[in-house]
Order: sequence, then C-alpha cells, then structure tokens
Amino acid sequence: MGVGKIGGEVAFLASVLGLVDELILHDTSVPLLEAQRLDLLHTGLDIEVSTDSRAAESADICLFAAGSPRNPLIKTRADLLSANLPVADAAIRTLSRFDGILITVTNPMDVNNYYLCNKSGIDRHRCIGFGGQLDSARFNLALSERCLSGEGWVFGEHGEHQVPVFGRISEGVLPEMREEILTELRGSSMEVINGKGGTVFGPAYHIIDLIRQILCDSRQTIPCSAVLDGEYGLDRCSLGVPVQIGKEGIRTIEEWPLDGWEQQKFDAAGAFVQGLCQNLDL
Ligand SMILES: NC(=O)c1ccc[n+]([C@@H]2O[C@H](COP(=O)([O-])OP(=O)(O)OC[C@H]3O[C@@H](n4cnc5c(N)ncnc54)[C@H](O)[C@@H]3O)[C@@H](O)[C@H]2O)c1
Ligand SMILES: O=C(O)C[C@H](O)C(=O)O
Repeated sequence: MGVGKIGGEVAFLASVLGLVDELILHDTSVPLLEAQRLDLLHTGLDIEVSTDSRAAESADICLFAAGSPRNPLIKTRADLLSANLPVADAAIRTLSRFDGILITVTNPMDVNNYYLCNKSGIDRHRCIGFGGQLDSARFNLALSERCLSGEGWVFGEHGEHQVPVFGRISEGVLPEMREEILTELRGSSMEVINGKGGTVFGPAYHIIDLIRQILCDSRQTIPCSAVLDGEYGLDRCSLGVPVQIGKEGIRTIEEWPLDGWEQQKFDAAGAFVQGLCQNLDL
C-alpha cells in the first residue's frame, strides 16, 4: 500500500530477490501505480503484478507505506499524524478480512501501527512497526565513527523519542556522549531528506530484511515497534522493543533490562506515544 519511494523500492527489491511470487500494488495516484506496475513487469521476472486492491486481503504480507513523507519544513515524524490518519483509515477499509502480517512504515510509525492494529482488529502479534532496525543501523554507524564497538540497539519511538541502548557496547559511554549521539540520531534522516527528497536505500534494505525473516521463520530478535499490553509496564501504545520474529509475526516481546539513563528516555518515549494514541478516535 503506497508505491512511492519506499513501497516502490521494496516491491522492486522483493521481486529481484525472489521473495515474492505475486505483488498487489495499491496507490491513490493512478499514473504512478500504472507506471510502477509496468516498470516491474519490464524486469521480465516471473511475478504476477496486479493493482486489484480487493485481492489484498488474501496477501501473506501487507506493507503499509502510503501517505505523506517529511520534507525539510516538517520537523518531526509526529507532525505527519493528522495528514496520515485518513490514509490509515482508507487502508483499514481495504484490510477488513486480512489475516496476514501487517508491516507499518508510514510515519508517525508507532502511532499508525497502534491505530491500524486497533481499528482493523488484526492480532497485535501480526502488526509490526518498522523503524528500529534502521535507527539501530544509524546508531551503529555513529558508534563506529567514534571507534566504539559492540551491538547498538535503538528502542522507543521511531522519532524524537528514540532510545539508543548502550548496554551492549564494549566500553562504558558517558551521559554527555550519549546525548551527543542521540542528537545526531535524531537528525540523521533529515540529512538524507534534505539532499535527495527522502530516505530510500536504508529503509528499503531493512524492510526487505524483515520480510525475509518473516518468510524464513528466522526466530531472531530484532528491534521493531510492537503493540504493548503490559510489557515494560506499558499499554495503549506501540513502541520499539526487542521482538522475536517468525512466520506468524511477533513471536515474543523480550523485556531487556535498561540502565537509568535508558529507562528515563524509554519512559519519556512511552508517555509521548501514549499521549498521541489516547487522542485517536478508536
Ligand atoms: N518507518 C520508517 O523507517 C520510514 C522510512 C522511510 C519513510 N517512512 C514513511 O513512509 C511513508 C512513505 O514514504 P515515501 O518516501 O515512500 O513517500 P512517497 O510520497 O514517495 O510515497 C507515498 C505514496 O503514498 C500514496 N498515497 C497517499 N495517500 C494514499 C492512500 N490513501 N492510499 C494509497 N496510497 C496513498 C502517494 O500517492 C504516494 O505514492 C512516509 O510517511 C514516510 O515518512 C518511514
Ligand atoms: O525521517 C523520516 O521522516 C523518514 C524515516 O522515518 C526515516 O527514519 O528515514
């Protein structure tokens, strides 16, 4: 759903990597939809490409990437909420009997994932919010630029309230440097948006990784946004946490210990996203 920069790139990569045998493309821009369909067919790959959105409910995986992206004048992802809620509403109508796995990409991703899950009635374990893998890749880049090694994970909101977790970094990182890295992470996608009009390669690569993990029932733990029901002491929101992925979606939500700095940021992320979710018309 949404075959713009992200949806189009993922459709292309999933096709050339042999992850799909059938694609159903949906977009309100009819000329773009038809162009994407033809461009995919011109690869000559043995894939069915249709634009019949009534068939979407029988899909194994639905990627929700429809709606407005940020431009340099839109400061935060949360500022996209009012523009993109009607788009989520339209998707819910199309997904009324969908029993596959929904991957939410559209920003503000955590709120949209919660909204789509609640309004559609899709089980929360089949609603995966994408963003944590991308934020974690950006975090790992920031760590390596500072010659810090280990595994960087980002939880919390896919937005201003993201929470880099330092517990798996080999050296201790002092609060001042943590704040410096966090500020850098908050601005990292805007550098790309300023230069080329949107982020594409980073998100598309990690969305493909997520799809592959679902299809091969990987049972690996990765950071994704999950609708919480008491985990981390939170409910009524979707938030970035470590989840084990399998063919049925989110197999388990893991509760990792956080240190004081991380817990404070995580609590702030929870309060922020809960605040946005409580104003939704559910
Ligand atoms: N979660 C992440 O990590 C992440 C990464 C990149 C982008 N995003 C978000 O993904 C979304 C899409 O980004 P993009 O760069 O592909 O934008 P884009 O403008 O290139 O594509 C969006 C597409 O959605 C279509 N659309 C709008 N309303 C629709 C509707 N009601 N039904 C169907 N299609 C509709 C538009 O015609 C357009 O083709 C944005 O909200 C962006 O912020 C999230
Ligand atoms: O930052 C954005 O608006 C796009 C996306 O959420 C990203 O992180 O690349």
